[in-house]
Amino acid sequence: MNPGKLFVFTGPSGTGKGTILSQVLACEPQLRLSVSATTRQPREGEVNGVHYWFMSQAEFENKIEHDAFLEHACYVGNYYGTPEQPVNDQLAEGYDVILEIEVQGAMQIHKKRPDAIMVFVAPPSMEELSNRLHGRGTESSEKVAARLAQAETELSHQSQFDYVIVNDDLGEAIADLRAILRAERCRVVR
Ligand SMILES: Nc1nc2c(ncn2[C@@H]2O[C@H](COP(=O)(O)OP(=O)(O)O)[C@@H](O)[C@H]2O)c(=O)[nH]1
Ligand SMILES: Nc1ncnc2c1ncn2[C@@H]1O[C@H](COP(=O)(O)OP(=O)(O)O)[C@@H](O)[C@H]1O
Repeated sequence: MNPGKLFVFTGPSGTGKGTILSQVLACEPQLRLSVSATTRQPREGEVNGVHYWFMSQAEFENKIEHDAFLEHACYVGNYYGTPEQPVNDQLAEGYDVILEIEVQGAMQIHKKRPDAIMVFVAPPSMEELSNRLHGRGTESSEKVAARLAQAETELSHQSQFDYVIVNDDLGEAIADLRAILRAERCRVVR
């Protein structure tokens, strides 16, 4: 059996990564989402082991010491990281795996796994990004401001990615990601 392909899906907080992915995952049975670990507090409705593995800072740092993460980063005051073993297991089983992560982690993957396919999701404008983050209502105004500041830095990295999807019309963005998956599955490895 051929191993699956590794996809990295990055973009500023509030740009629509989760919204796009939930719809794409529902119609792509060969694609698996990696469940990240984080030290941030769970939001209402978030389930441990489904949305994230929620853990304390001490637990997270212990896992860093034991080299349990494929990548990890500090983002707006919290740790986020990709547990390595489940990703390797699913790839070996032939599934494609997608990591929904921020830019610092994406760059670590690019170095460590140069064959990973790098996809960046950009908002149509900073104004629309701000509207989406405020509209989602999951963070305080202060935290939204910190995420928007981080977004400026993240947007400056988009030229380092293989693909950029502008999430203006949601249906188009979903079709774009599915087209990328489809094309990459047909790519000839030389
Ligand atoms: N480096 C890294 N970033 C992650 C990981 N999991 C999630 N993130 C990113 O961390 C940022 C904050 O995530 P979160 O607090 O859930 O906010 P949201 O993505 O805007 O809903 C987002 O850009 C996520 O894509 C991970 O395992 N590693
Ligand atoms: N194309 C779109 N047009 C308008 N609103 C969108 C679009 N895509 C996502 N949203 C909304 O923007 C907010 C942030 O989306 P989300 O998927 O949580 O972003 P991310 O996972 O990148 O942080 C959500 O309220 C979502 O419903």
